[in-house]
Amino acid sequence: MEEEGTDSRKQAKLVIMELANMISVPMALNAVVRLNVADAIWNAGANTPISAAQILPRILPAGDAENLQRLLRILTSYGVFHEHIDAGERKYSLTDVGKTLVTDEQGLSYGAYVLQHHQDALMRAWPLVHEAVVDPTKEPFERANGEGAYGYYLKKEEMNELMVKAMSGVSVPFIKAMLEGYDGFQGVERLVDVGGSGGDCLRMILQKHPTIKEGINFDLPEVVAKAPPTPYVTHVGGDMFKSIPQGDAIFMKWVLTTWTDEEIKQIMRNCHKALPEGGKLIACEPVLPEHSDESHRTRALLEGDIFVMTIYRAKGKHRTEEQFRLLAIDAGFPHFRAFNVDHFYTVLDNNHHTFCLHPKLAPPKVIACRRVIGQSSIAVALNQNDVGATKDASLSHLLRLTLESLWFIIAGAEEFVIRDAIHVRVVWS
Ligand SMILES: C[S@@+](CC[C@H](N)C(=O)[O-])C[C@H]1O[C@@H](n2cnc3c(N)ncnc32)[C@H](O)[C@@H]1O
Repeated sequence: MEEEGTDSRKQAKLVIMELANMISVPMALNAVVRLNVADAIWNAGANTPISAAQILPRILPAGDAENLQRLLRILTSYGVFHEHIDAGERKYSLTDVGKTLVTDEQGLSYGAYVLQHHQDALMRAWPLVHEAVVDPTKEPFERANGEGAYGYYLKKEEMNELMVKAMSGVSVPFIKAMLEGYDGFQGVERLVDVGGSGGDCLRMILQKHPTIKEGINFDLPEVVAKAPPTPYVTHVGGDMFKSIPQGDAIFMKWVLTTWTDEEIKQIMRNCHKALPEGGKLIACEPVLPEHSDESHRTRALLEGDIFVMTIYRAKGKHRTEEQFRLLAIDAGFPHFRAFNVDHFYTVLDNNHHTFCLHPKLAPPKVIACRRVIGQSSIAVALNQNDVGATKDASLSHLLRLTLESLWFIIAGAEEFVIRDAIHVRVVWS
């Protein structure tokens, strides 16, 4: 062991103190959300810096300004507020992070998500995280509360409402960004949103794509019972583990992650049954990077992974793109593409047609093909913006990265059919 007096040893002791006291950060965040501090600063006048003593009367009839300032200082250190020291007085404005807590014209913000994560029932589970290692058959939430999280929420109206509000607060800005960067809804006329909560995602997708004639918002009966009426959307209650309403595409956001591999396969197989030939499953999920670094993205995703393990399923998890690809292939979706339209969620586009080509696109032309060394398969590059999958998904990925054009890998085929009409003869190069 190094001498106590060395710089690296002093630094190490600081870091462990920081980690041991880290709970102060989310709890301070929870406190300022409960106290509506972000709205108070914003509404005081275009984010002009104000002191804790000036914020206090805007949020409470009476209270302790010094303690409020203590919360603002720690959260300044974590990038939620800017601190401005003016003639010895500390004043605070919102950073871009702090602005995510300001309530918008629809009554939404990330505040509900913060509150949802720190409710009593969830907090009771956290001291039991180690139990997920000892025995993963039961998640810490269930050990602490006697039943699984979704069942528990449904029995408590205020938890159910907060969950729906928290989902809307996070999902509405995500869907806005997704609709700018992903256009996989072309040709869809009936879209089913599985685990669609209050129906926000579907409402926004339908607004952007008026060619979708009908939306089905599918969730647990208790959840859809609270969903507001939405034009062209039918709310349907049910259980995705039993069956899923039919559509020519299925959308789901933040649904697969909370379940085990076997449960995901079951959900995906039920999606497969509900889709016609050529139908598509579009899943938006947090996707883990391969490397464990110190970036905000990696941390947000790894923290979410532990949240899922603690609250939903001890073997529910955030997965890598490769893990999702293999689950999709197993469930009958051999064609898998990932689109990074957001820093937290990735759009996973799964298709079970032999090839996923839009009818309006020009017929594909084989521009190259070759035998893949060591594989009983061939690789075919087409002039279309699409990619196929293979049992050896990493190979497909490799080809995708190394070649300008996108490739299909076809196990043992010499001839294949695209959209049932165009036969492309594959020749060995
Ligand atoms: C994390 S939330 C995501 C909500 C919404 N898709 C979003 O991103 O805003 C997961 C959703 O799955 C729903 N859910 C859980 N179990 C379900 C089941 N067995 N069948 C259908 N929906 C279910 C929950 O009620 C909840 O609305």
